[in-house]
Order: sequence, then C-alpha cells, then structure tokens
Amino acid sequence: MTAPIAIIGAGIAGLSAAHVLNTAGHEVHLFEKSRGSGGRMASKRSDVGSLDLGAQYFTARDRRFIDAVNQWRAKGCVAEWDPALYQYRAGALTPSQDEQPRWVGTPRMSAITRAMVGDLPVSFGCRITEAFRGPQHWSLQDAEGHNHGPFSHVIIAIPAPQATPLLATAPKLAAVAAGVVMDPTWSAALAFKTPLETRVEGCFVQEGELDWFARNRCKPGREADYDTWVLHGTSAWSRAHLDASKEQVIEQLHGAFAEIIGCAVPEPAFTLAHRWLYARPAQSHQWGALADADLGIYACGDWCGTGRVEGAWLSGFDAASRLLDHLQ
Ligand SMILES: Cc1cc2nc3c(=O)[nH]c(=O)nc-3n(C[C@H](O)[C@H](O)[C@H](O)COP(=O)(O)OP(=O)(O)OC[C@H]3O[C@@H](n4cnc5c(N)ncnc54)[C@H](O)[C@@H]3O)c2cc1C
Ligand SMILES: NC(=O)c1ccc[n+]([C@@H]2O[C@H](COP(=O)([O-])OP(=O)(O)OC[C@H]3O[C@@H](n4cnc5c(N)ncnc54)[C@H](O)[C@@H]3O)[C@@H](O)[C@H]2O)c1
Repeated sequence: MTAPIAIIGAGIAGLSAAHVLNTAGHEVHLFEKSRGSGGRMASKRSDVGSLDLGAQYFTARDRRFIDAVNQWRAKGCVAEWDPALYQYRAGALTPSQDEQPRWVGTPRMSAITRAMVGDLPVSFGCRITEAFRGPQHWSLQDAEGHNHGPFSHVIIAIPAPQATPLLATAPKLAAVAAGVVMDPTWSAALAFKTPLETRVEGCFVQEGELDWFARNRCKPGREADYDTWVLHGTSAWSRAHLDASKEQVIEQLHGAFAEIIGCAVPEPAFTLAHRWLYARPAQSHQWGALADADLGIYACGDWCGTGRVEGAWLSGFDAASRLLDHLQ
C-alpha cells in the first residue's frame, strides 16, 4: 500500500489540493493548527451571530474556479451577494455600484471549507513544526513533539512566513517563500441593537485608517438580530498599530467608520477585534505553486498567486496537478 499524502493547512488552498488528489484516487491527510477549517476564510461565532472577520466575499474569473463556485452553489454553501456598494474618497461617500458578481459562503463564509472537508481525514488543533524526508518517505513533527507519517508527499498550504521553516529540506523553495512579504490587517466588528440609518452595505475606502467596511448581516443567510458591521484597517495602518490593544483598535476604527458613514452611530452593543498577522501578500506572484517534484514537496497558498480566495484555490489546484503529473 502506498503512503498517504500529507497536506499542512486546511484553508481553501489545502482543501483545493486535497479535493484534486482525493478525486484522482489518492489518500490524503490534512493537518490544521486551528480547531476548524477555513483559515482566513473562517467565520467567528459570537454573541451576535457569526461574523466574517477575514475574507468578505470573492470574485471568480478563472473558468476552473467558476466551475467550483457553481458546484458550491448547487450544494447550497455559496450564494451571490449583491450589496449596495459605496466608495469613500476625498471626504465624500458616493454610490459605486458595478456589474461584478460577488460570492459569499452561506450561512457563513466558513460553510465552503466545511463542505470541502466532508469526510476527509483532518487532524485539527495540530500545528506542524517540522517536515523530515527519510530515505523513502516524509514524516512530520507537531508542536507537542508527536510524529506523524509515513507520507509519500507533503503539500504545505500555509502563509509564506509560516511555510518557510517547514521547507527547510528544500532550500530553494524555502528561499522563495522567505522572500514573500505578507501585510497584516486589523479587523473589527461592531453590532448595534437598532439598525443604522444608512443604505450602505459595503464600502471601498480610499483614504484614512480604513480599507473596507461591510454590513455583515445583509449577506445571505446571516443572523439578523443585530445590525453587524465588519471594518478592515489598511495594511499601512494595521502595520503601524500592530501591537495596539484590541480596545484601541476598536476605538480608532469605530471612530473612522462613524466619520464616514454619514448617519448617527450609537455606542455598539458588542465589539470584537482580530489581528490577521499574515493577511495578504504585499504583491501578487504568478508562481501557481512551488514544487520540488523529486523530493516530493510542494507549497501553495494565496501568496503564490493573486492574494485572494480565487488565487488560493487555484494555487492548491496547481500544486496537486503538478504532483499528479509527476506520478505519471
Ligand atoms: C482581513 C482579510 C480580508 C480578506 N478579504 C478578502 C476578500 O474580500 N476577497 C478575497 O478574495 N480574499 C480576501 N482575503 C484573502 C483570502 O482570505 C485569502 O487569500 C485566502 O483565504 C487564503 O487561503 P490559503 O488557504 O492560502 O491560506 P489560509 O486561509 O491562511 O489557510 C492556511 C491554514 O493553515 C493553517 N496553518 C498555518 N500554519 C500551520 C501549521 N504550522 N500547521 C498546521 N496548520 C497550519 C492555518 O490555521 C490556516 O487554517 C482576505 C484576507 C483577510 C485576512
Ligand atoms: N484586507 C485584507 O487583508 C485583504 C486581503 C486580500 C484581499 N482583500 C480584498 O479582497 C477584495 C478581493 O478582490 P477582488 O478582485 O476579488 O474583488 P473586486 O473586484 O470587488 O475588488 C478589487 C478592488 O477593486 C476596487 N473596486 C472594485 N469594485 C469597486 C467599486 N464598485 N467601487 C470602487 N472600487 C471598487 C477596490 O479597490 C477593490 O479592492 C479586494 O477588495 C481586496 O482589497 C483584502
């Protein structure tokens, strides 16, 4: 019997790779440091319902990804989100509707990766710290000192700064990953008992602390007891406030939001802040995935492509396709 393929990271890239390999008849095993799947597409359960603190929506431009989105729609875990879009620039908030289809997981963003996990074997709460290549097989060590293996191949589907030490056996790949800069994003959620008197449902902000804000509860399938909003700081602001307390972040982003939104903003009934240390690559790449096919180690993730959900999914697809090509 051949050994299974190890995939480190159960975000959309790792699960995309898992799906391709599983469909081709290969056994895979995923390792995920968190308690659930999704990574930056995960949703946070809270007292005011689930909140999409990371990816807000996604677009689909590549034919292969469009096919995947259509399959998720058929399963009921993805729906179109057509918000009343605005932009804020030069001190003015103006409608900015366009024709771009935008998709969200339903009833929450994490529904997509949850459906992708299906009955695939995943070790949750397991942070991998090292990957070793033996004479024939790979083995992995986790943060608690436990060994896992043997595996025929390893796919590392985590942000570049976290992937670098795991790529030590393949120094060329490690050097490429080490050169990738990833920017942080502070995310804050606010919930109001009485809905704010505004038509705005999503806003691209082009000045100041904020990059984007959205009315979480207007996405399809979300709980509607509270008027929930998610605010994202810009990369520059987030980096400059990397070590700020959550209270300071909420206060500043709430203040910036209240200045822009153009209606009365009462004290929120609920607030939350989350820091994404490796939110997005500082620039796009066109690598697809990184591979040392002879050693049997691959790296993928949004940082190998466009830094978006679609790019991450395509990167996982690419890593798995290269692995299959090498087996032929
Ligand atoms: C605030 C924010 C807003 C965004 N908005 C959008 C948007 O609107 N549209 C869009 O298209 N994209 C958006 N993105 C980007 C999008 O979320 C990512 O591009 C995509 O989700 C990345 O997927 P991934 O699988 O490459 O990585 P991740 O989602 O980061 O998955 C990696 C997984 O690996 C796990 N992991 C890490 N290290 C280890 C380890 N050592 N051992 C085991 N497991 C490990 C992590 O817990 C995680 O689950 C946003 C991102 C952020 C942070
Ligand atoms: N905060 C983070 O960490 C993070 C990480 C990755 C991606 N993102 C965001 O995810 C989104 C995904 O990009 P995409 O290409 O799939 O989506 P998209 O086509 O909706 O947006 C791409 C970019 O085009 C601009 N834009 C699009 N529609 C606009 C409109 N109607 N009015 C004004 N400006 C508009 C915005 O600047 C936007 O960031 C982007 O907004 C990106 O900034 C955020």
